[in-house]
Amino acid sequence: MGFQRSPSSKQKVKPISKENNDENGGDHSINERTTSNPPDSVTSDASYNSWMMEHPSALGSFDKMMKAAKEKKIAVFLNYDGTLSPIVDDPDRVFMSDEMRAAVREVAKYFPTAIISGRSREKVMGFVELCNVYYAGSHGMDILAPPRPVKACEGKYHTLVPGKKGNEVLFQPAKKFLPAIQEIIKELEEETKKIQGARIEDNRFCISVHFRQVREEDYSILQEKAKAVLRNYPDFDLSEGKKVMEIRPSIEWDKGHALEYLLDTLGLSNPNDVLPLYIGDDRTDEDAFKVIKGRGQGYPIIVSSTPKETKASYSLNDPSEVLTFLLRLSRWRKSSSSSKQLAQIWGIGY
Ligand SMILES: O=P(O)(O)OC[C@H]1O[C@H](O[C@H]2O[C@H](CO)[C@@H](O)[C@H](O)[C@H]2O)[C@H](O)[C@@H](O)[C@@H]1O
Repeated sequence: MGFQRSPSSKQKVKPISKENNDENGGDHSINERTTSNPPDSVTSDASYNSWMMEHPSALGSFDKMMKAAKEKKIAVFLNYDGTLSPIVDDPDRVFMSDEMRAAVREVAKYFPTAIISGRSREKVMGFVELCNVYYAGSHGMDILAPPRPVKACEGKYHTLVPGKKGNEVLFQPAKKFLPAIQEIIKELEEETKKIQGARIEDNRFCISVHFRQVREEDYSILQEKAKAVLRNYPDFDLSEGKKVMEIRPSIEWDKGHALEYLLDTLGLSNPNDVLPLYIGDDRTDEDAFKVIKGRGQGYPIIVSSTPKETKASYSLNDPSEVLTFLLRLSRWRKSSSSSKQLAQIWGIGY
């Protein structure tokens, strides 16, 4: 049994234009909002305000959120790019600030914490450099987690590896696609080498085709080239992120499945008892927001400074607000019970 993605859940890629590919997934940037003509700015301020009513600030709602969490276990899931680090031009020069790293380390002392990213697991581990968090790379297709009883259908995707806290399990449901992924990367590099600024990123079980540094008039050429390469690889899907096209094996596995998998392996699958808190900024994070919504308990939080279609219940403006939120979260836990008690509850000894 595999994880074949149903055709209906495949995402369609619209032609790339500035409008559907800016930082905020197609909405006006904050600068456009503040510098546009009065009527436009009034309209967009009004739409921002009404969006904020539907997705209130997680900082403003913090006390209310934590009141509901008092008797529950919180598990924290964090996306990387655009959440723990700001979006920058060069995808290889994305660094997490020391302050952010310290805040995540502190949160992970009190709550089981995982980073879920579209990057390769190794790369995101290299950026985050923390050993008290779990990592899921390649949009959740590469998870390093504690071992758990394996369901028969999943057995073939597991590899037992020695870890710092004993054995850990690598869960990699897209392993069989690795040779094809390498072929696609080669073809994409060849086909796009003449497009100035285009960049192919190997994310191990998926591929990113970046166009942040491509001239706008070349966007559609790049998109056509990527689509043409993929015509020979029907088992792969193309979707859009922030000035990036993401190519993934078409299996039924995304960040939402990764969140469920991690909750399960951490013994936190009971929705009545556990509140998953997921902070993310991109379209692929919506799969995790959807899972949390489906559980009926938990906090899906979107990072966005402009209104956008989302399943998240709360919002944070940018990574600096994420930092403030994480600091408040660990401070809240520290003040509500002693760390020693919590370490005993979670069986963690940091
Ligand atoms: O799931 P994520 O951790 O959010 O990864 C999604 C993509 O993030 C990276 O690209 C984005 O950030 C870059 C650096 O700020 C930026 O240059 C790029 O335009 C953004 O799309 C990463 O490089 C991609 O591989 C991930 O798919």
